[in-house]
Amino acid sequence: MKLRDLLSCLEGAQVIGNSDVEIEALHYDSRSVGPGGLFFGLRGVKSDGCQFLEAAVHGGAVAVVADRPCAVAGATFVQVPDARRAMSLLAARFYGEPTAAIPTIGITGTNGKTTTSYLVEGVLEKAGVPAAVLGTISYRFGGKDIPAPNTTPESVDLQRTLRELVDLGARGVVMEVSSHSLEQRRADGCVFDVAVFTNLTRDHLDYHLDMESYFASKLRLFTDLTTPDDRKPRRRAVVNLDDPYGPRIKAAASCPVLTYAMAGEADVTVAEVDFSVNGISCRLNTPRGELSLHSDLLGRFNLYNIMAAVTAGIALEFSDEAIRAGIEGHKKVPGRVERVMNDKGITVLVDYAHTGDALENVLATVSELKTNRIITLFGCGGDRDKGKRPVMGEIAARLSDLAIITSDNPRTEDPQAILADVRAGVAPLGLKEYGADELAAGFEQKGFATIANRRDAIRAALKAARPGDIVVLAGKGHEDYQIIGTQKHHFDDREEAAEALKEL
Ligand SMILES: CC(=O)N[C@H]1[C@@H](OP(=O)(O)OP(=O)(O)OC[C@H]2O[C@@H](n3ccc(=O)[nH]c3=O)[C@H](O)[C@@H]2O)O[C@H](CO)[C@@H](O)[C@@H]1O[C@H](C)C(=O)N[C@@H](C)C(=O)N[C@H](CCC(=O)O)C(=O)O
Ligand SMILES: Nc1ncnc2c1ncn2[C@@H]1O[C@H](COP(=O)(O)OP(=O)(O)OP(=O)(O)O)[C@@H](O)[C@H]1O
Ligand SMILES: N[C@H](CCC[C@H](N)C(=O)O)C(=O)O
Ligand SMILES: [Mg+2]
Repeated sequence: MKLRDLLSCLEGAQVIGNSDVEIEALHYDSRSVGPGGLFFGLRGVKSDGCQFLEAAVHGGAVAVVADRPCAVAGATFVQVPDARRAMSLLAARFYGEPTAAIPTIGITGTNGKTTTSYLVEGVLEKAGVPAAVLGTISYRFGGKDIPAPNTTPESVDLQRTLRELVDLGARGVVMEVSSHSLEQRRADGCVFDVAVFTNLTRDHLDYHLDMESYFASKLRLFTDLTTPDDRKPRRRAVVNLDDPYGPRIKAAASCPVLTYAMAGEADVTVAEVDFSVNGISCRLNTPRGELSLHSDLLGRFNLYNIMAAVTAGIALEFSDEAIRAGIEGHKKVPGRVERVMNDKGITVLVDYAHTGDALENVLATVSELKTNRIITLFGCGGDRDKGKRPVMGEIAARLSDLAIITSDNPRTEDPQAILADVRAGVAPLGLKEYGADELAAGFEQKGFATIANRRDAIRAALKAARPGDIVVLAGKGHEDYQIIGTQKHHFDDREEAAEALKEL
């Protein structure tokens, strides 16, 4: 495609040089540029992409884009108001606007995005709309399952992947839209039909710095990305009004809003609900009347995810039957309250709770189901929000009979320093501290232990368990790796637990 044609979808672009050059591919990393490349110089956290314009031209770039004047020889220079947003819009155009003509649902919020995306996928499928799903677990459609380095990929990768999945037959898109991606305009080229808000609680403050900025990033999905658009005339936002930030999103949204709530007034509310070990049975009030359904998902927080998916289904004007069947028959979400089967009488659950709110929710749910004691193993990721560490420590210790503090993905931080941050939240509870060896003989009194090596910690947790106990392995869920330093090693809580159970 010629640069001139590509740029016609952008406002405010100033071109210095030849705009008839043929663009073969879009790039945001100079190290991967090839002949015919269009390179975007992006300001990053670690470096400034504009430093690499020359390197990009050397690699074959015929044009470069930046949001400030830059000197560059040997290529056309395009100055735009916002390089990241320009990249998103141009990527969408380059790949033929994959989301413009098919139902596209974006889901944001601190917790519940992945789970809700699987539920919405189920609803779309039963409504006759086979959908691609992009998020934390993978980017997938039909038999194609592409590993996901990020929950929401960079715009060029996002639009290329969407094109590939639509070409494979996807007729709808369900995607998680992370706060990082909203801040970095990765999804600005997507044309959403429905934007869903699950909730907002503390996470990622290493990046967003405070809750207001974190909220402002999330809000973009309901303002900048859902302004009136002829291609999506029935555009809707779906908002959880029980969350303190829900009313603010409703007030600011650029499109009509459908709401859901368990506690207060909303378009979708709960008439009756039963939570049990077998899941959730509920009767919901909707603008179209009552809707009854059963789900094998556990816990109150999952009723929120179900309500989000039901409300999205209503926003898309799908039938009650499609909504019910889609939610009842959704694909299993890997690593979300996933059971590790065994013959020892111990309920072993692997879960992705890696925020205070998620951990509190999952442990509250488990407490309602428990027949005996709760053992919780968890850690906190390195190079991520440090403030959540003591909070998670306090929650795990308070809501468990035994909390085992261990490593998550330490990344480039000292694992011992992360453990110390977590312990700072546990110390004020004045609980008994167990050594690893001591635990092998079991434990009687409520307490905690610190075992840095996650494999050893999982073994200690299972050794300490008695029949009837519930062991929650939190934080890594579906992850099949552990990142220590800059190395990614194979590590899967589900496999580790299965091995450890065999050794008992
Ligand atoms: C903090 C963050 O979001 N970082 C993202 C950001 O990287 P960065 O700002 O550090 O980039 P940088 O290294 O400073 O470089 C700036 C620019 O120069 C370019 N460059 C750099 C070096 C060079 O030689 N040549 C060159 O062209 C880089 O490609 C980049 O375009 O831009 C990169 C390119 O888009 C992303 O891959 C990277 O995501 C990293 C891998 C990451 O870990 N992100 C996480 C925190 C993230 O995005 N998480 C969210 C939320 C997860 C959740 O659901 O909770 C997600 O969506 O996954
Ligand atoms: N609606 C919810 N409210 C609070 N906690 C939830 C909710 N849904 C799920 N959780 C908890 O949060 C964990 C992560 O859930 P899920 O993967 O669906 O969220 P996510 O928003 O996609 O997370 P991430 O941002 O890490 O991708 C679950 O394992 C569970 O413990
Ligand atoms: N997408 C989230 C996942 C965190 C998962 C947890 N295992 C960790 O590594 O902190 C993040 O990048 O913050
Ligand atoms: Mg997710």
